[in-house]
Amino acid sequence: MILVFDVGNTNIVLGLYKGRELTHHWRLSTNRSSTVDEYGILLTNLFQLAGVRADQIEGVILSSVVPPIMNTLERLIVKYVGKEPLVVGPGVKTGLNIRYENPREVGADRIVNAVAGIEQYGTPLVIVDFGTATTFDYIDATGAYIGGAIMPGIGISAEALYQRAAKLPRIELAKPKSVIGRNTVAAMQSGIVYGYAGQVDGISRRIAKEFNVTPRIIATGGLAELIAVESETIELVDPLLTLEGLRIIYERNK
Ligand SMILES: Nc1ncnc2c1ncn2[C@@H]1O[C@H](COP(=O)(O)OP(=O)(O)OP(=O)(O)O)[C@@H](O)[C@H]1O
Ligand SMILES: CC(C)(CO)[C@@H](O)C(=O)NCCC(=O)O
Ligand SMILES: [K+]
Repeated sequence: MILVFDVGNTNIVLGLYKGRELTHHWRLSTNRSSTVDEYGILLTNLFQLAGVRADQIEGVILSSVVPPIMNTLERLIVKYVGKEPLVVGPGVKTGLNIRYENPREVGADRIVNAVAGIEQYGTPLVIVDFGTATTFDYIDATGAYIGGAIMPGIGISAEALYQRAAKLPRIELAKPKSVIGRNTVAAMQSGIVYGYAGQVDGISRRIAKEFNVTPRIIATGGLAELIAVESETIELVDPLLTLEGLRIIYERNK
C-alpha cells in the first residue's frame, strides 16, 4: 500500500492506494499550529478505523503548497509511518515538461493535477481546481505544461464580502432559485455562484481562443461540483484527480 498526501492551504487530503485502487481517502483541515503528535493522533485513528497498520505501508508521497508545515509533516510521516516521504519538487521525476518562466514557481498541486490529467484525459487539456484559490492549468497538444490562471477561491470571495461589508452576512454557498435575488442572501448566492461560473467559462474560452485549441476542460477540488453544474465549459468533475497524480508520480520514481 502507498499513502499519498495533498497538502493545500485549507485541507490536507490523504489517500491509501492498494496498487491502482484508492481504498480509503480522508480530508483534514490544514492547521499551521498543529504539532507532529496532534497530526499523529489523527493519522493513527484513521488507520485504526480503516483496519490498516503502519507496517503495511510501503511508501509515502507528499505534495504541498504550504511550506511552513512541511517540516511537521515530514516528521509526522517518519515518526508515525516509519518512512521517508517522497516530496514532489525539484529532483522528482514527474514526466512533465513545464514551460512556466520559472518551473520551480508552479504549485506542486498544479503539477500533480497536470500529470494525472494528461494520463486520464489526454491533451490538449485545461484543469480547473477549486480550492483556496481557483487555478487553471493549460496543457497543450504535445503534453507540455504551459501555464494558467490563478483567481480568488470561492470561499475567499464569499468571505471577503462578509468581512468588508457591514450588512452582508456569512452565507451558505448554494445555488439560488433565480439569477435575480430578492433578498440579501439570495442576491449574494447569485453573485457568487453565477458570477463564478461565468468567470470560469470566460477564462476557459479565452484559453481556447488565444491558443486556437479545443481542450477538454476538467474540474477538481472541494467546491467543483457546485460551479460545474452551472458552467457551460466544464466537461466533468474528477474529485480525486490530485490523489491519482500522486500515485502516478510515486510509480515513476520507484
Ligand atoms: N460550504 C462552504 N461555504 C463557504 N465556504 C466554503 C464552503 N466549502 C468550502 N468553503 C471554503 O472554500 C475554500 C476551498 O475549500 P475546499 O474544500 O474546496 O478546499 P480544497 O480543495 O481542499 O483546497 P486546498 O487544496 O487549497 O486546501 C476554503 O476557503 C473553504 O473554507
Ligand atoms: C495557487 C495555489 C495556492 C493553489 O493551491 C498553489 O498552487 C500555489 O501556491 N502555487 C504557487 C504559485 C503558482 O502556481 O504560480
Ligand atoms: K486543491
